[in-house]
Amino acid sequence: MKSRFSAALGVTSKVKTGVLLTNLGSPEAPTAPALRSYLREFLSDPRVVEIPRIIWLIILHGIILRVRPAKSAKLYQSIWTDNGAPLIEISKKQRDKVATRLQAEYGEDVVVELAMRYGQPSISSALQKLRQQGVENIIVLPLYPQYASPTTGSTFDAISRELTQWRWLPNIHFLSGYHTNKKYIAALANSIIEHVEQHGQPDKFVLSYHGMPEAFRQWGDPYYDKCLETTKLLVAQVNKTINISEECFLSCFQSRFGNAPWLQPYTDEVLEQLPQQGSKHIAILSPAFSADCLETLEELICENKEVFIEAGGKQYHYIAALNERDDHIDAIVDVLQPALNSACK
Ligand SMILES: C=CC1=C(C)c2cc3[nH]c(cc4nc(cc5[nH]c(cc1n2)c(C)c5CCC(=O)O)C(CCC(=O)O)=C4C)c(C)c3C=C
Ligand SMILES: [Fe+2]
Ligand SMILES: [Fe+2]
Repeated sequence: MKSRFSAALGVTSKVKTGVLLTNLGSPEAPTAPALRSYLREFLSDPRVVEIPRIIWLIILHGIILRVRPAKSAKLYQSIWTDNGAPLIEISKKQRDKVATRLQAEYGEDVVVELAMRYGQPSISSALQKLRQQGVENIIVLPLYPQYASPTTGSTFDAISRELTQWRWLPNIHFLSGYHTNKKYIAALANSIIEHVEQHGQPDKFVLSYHGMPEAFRQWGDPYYDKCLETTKLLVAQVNKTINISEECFLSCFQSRFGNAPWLQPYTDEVLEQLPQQGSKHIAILSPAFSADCLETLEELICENKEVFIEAGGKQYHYIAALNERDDHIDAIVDVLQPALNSACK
């Protein structure tokens, strides 16, 4: 039977539920012009930078967009692959694997699309693709495990903005985070345990979450607390398999931007201090990133390694983001399942 949407649009598909996976997005190319356009969109988002609009726009257009694109383009060049930006490439693999799993379980009634908050594929184009397929339900899952206003909140804004253009709205289910999901925690723990089996146990596991201005936390953003909750559950989960004391896990925050205080402790400062405190062998991972990106492949693997080694560190290992690991796909499917079950019943 055709859905009301497919009938109205004159399409023949029987598809009824669309899953929209989203992430942050990357520039189109590792060049200064592409970076300028990407950073303009990103840093103009009032959820990302919350300083008085007029002052910020003067700083952004007068200083940042003149200086930062060339600097960031160099960083992107160092991680760019033949297939483009790693974040986009990995996100496509995640989308394909999730689609295969959901179609095996729910049949052709479920389709999966991918969108990026900034850049391509855009949220607007992905939602329109879902509409053309006649979906009656849309489940949106931003792939940020820990809710934050600049990421998840901003994705909600972009979805809502596109939908203001639609006359006939589908049912929308927006999933705003999954930082305690058992399968997500299990997948992170598996990645740590596999690392220990291959490389031995480090003195410390450094859990480096993406940072944000400290003021956001004071104004009520729950991201910081959610990160620490993920750490707590992860430590408990790892300890079901290998006995590692809680003190061996440190949570910290990376990617500071601008001069205002950000969430602390800062990853680079932690790495600078660890060797002096006797921890010369560490493994670092970033539980807030569902896919490897500039912030892990360049900042954690290159920049921060240098900081640690220059401070006297000896062994620095990066544990990859969950990317398209099967247990990560299990977690994503698990997060989607309640919404899918109610949409597809
Ligand atoms: C300026 C403020 C920023 C806030 C607040 C912020 C929060 C935030 N970001 C992520 C995830 C990612 N950020 C990435 C890159 C990136 N982030 C900022 C700034 C803020 N982020 C900038 C300027 C950049 C661009 C890179 C650069 O020029 O240095 C990425 C990587 C994208 C990629 O293409 O690989 C991710 C992912 C989270 C989770 C978060 C808040 C919790
Ligand atoms: Fe960021
Ligand atoms: Fe960075």
